[in-house]
Amino acid sequence: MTDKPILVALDYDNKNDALQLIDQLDPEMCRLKVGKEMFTLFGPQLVTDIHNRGFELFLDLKFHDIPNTVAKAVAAAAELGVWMTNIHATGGLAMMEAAKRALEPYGDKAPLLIAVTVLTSMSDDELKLLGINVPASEHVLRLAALTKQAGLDGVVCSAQESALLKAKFGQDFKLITPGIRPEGSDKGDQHRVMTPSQALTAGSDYLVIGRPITKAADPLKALQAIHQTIA
Ligand SMILES: O=C(O)c1cc(=O)[nH]c(=O)n1[C@@H]1O[C@H](COP(=O)(O)O)[C@@H](O)[C@H]1O
Repeated sequence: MTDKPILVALDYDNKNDALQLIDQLDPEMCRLKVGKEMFTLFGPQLVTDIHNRGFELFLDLKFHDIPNTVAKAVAAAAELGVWMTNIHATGGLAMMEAAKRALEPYGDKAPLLIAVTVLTSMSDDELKLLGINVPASEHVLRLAALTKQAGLDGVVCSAQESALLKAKFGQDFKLITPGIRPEGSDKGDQHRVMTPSQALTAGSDYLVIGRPITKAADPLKALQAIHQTIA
């Protein structure tokens, strides 16, 4: 199992609430994820605040634009010193290659660069509405192959695809899986879900977990309980 597989998704509209949770957490137990809501509200200062507390950070801004724009955005993420960042695989091969090239000057200080395949909130029926008439797993496989070809470090997918992707692309190709729901917890807007232990058994390297922790009456207890199920 990957060292520290849990990535806590900090989806808060209030910085103090987020910092209050962070201050109860141990950087030895988890890494943190900041996404579009918090980065739009609080900007790079939040990244600095989190780094100053000793946590590694996944900056989840899912860039999707022309190659030049995405390359510059990814380099800006690298300047912030984040541990991982992501782009959309549907931006295409040239976009992903440009993003990868933009990180070359950062050497071993470059963040891990990950491509989102099919969002975990999407079902096969929703894909059909986009004109994609294959099961989600097949589309994920296609986009993951393109991601591998572009030389990225791995993909965001659902844990339901982890076994397939690990078998196909090998141990070094990292699988980051949101849509993680401990037994009995509310799915919310997620469709392709798995429990933490099922996800790790299936081959996920990192588990992105938000509401099951952040919306729990006692978030620290919820994180510890999840940790115990995978220890
Ligand atoms: O890139 C992501 O992190 C991501 C990709 C994806 O396909 N699905 C997905 O839910 N996410 C993120 O993972 C987190 C999941 O949060 P919860 O559903 O609250 O556990 C959110 O911050 C999403 O933005």
